Amino acid sequence: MAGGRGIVFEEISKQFLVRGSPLAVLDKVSLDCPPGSFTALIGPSGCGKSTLLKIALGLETVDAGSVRIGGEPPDAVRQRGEIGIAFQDPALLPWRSVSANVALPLDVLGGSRPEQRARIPHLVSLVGLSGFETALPGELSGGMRQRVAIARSLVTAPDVLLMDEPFGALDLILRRQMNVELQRIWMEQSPTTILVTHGIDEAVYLADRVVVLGGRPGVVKGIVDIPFDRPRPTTIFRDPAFHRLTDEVGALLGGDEG
Ligand SMILES: Nc1ncnc2c1ncn2[C@@H]1O[C@H](COP(=O)(O)OP(=O)(O)OP(=O)(O)O)[C@@H](O)[C@H]1O
Repeated sequence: MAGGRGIVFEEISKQFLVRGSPLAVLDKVSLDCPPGSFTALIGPSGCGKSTLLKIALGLETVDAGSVRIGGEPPDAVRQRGEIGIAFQDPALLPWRSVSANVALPLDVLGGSRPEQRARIPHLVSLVGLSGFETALPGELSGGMRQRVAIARSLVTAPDVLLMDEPFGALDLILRRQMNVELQRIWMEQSPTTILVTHGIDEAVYLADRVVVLGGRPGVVKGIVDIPFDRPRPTTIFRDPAFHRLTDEVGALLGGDEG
């Protein structure tokens, strides 16, 4: 199951053509995400974080370099439903119940195995939504909708989980609750995870290491290893060792992020 495949970015360079002029977005970005690891990607707006994630999904081409997931091109892995995806906009279908939204990737892929469908009640409970299986998205709060999106991203039991600011639209209290829940869910499934975030606390709390991207075009400015055992208690947010690490990430960001 999960945790079996790593993600390797090798010297990725990417530019876009913006109104006829080239815009260099990533410059020789290399990153090795070992199987079952949790990487947080942080950096100022526009440094190419989302672009790197789209490249890992096979949704964006590269000008130079390569990305491999367990040695394969990402397209093939994505098309088999082996990458879980959660973005800032939960993008639920309003006419489908919670359970039916969680099941969506299985319906899209077709030919899903019965044991995958059998996991849906467990996933709904894992994200704390037991009792809401038949509720429609319009009847849920923003945090609950985001939890449905997280459950949906896990329904294929993916080896790889790619998340782009999944809690960006939530207030700080809810966001912290979601961080705790994500840690619990991640510990159960341990997919190789990349989380794009603007939150230094969130990055240090959740990840094995925080990769700081910066510059235009974006390059890896530095990597901060996070040595804490899991599960990490929420009291860690007040721990001096935690603050030393957030300061280290902040210094690499050069005061660009908060
Ligand atoms: N399809 C596209 N066509 C042209 N330019 C693009 C395209 N996608 C992204 N860009 C540009 O590439 C740069 C990097 O964008 P990207 O979304 O990867 O940044 P980001 O680090 O994720 O930013 P943010 O933190 O604000 O989400 C930006 O200048 C953006 O305008």
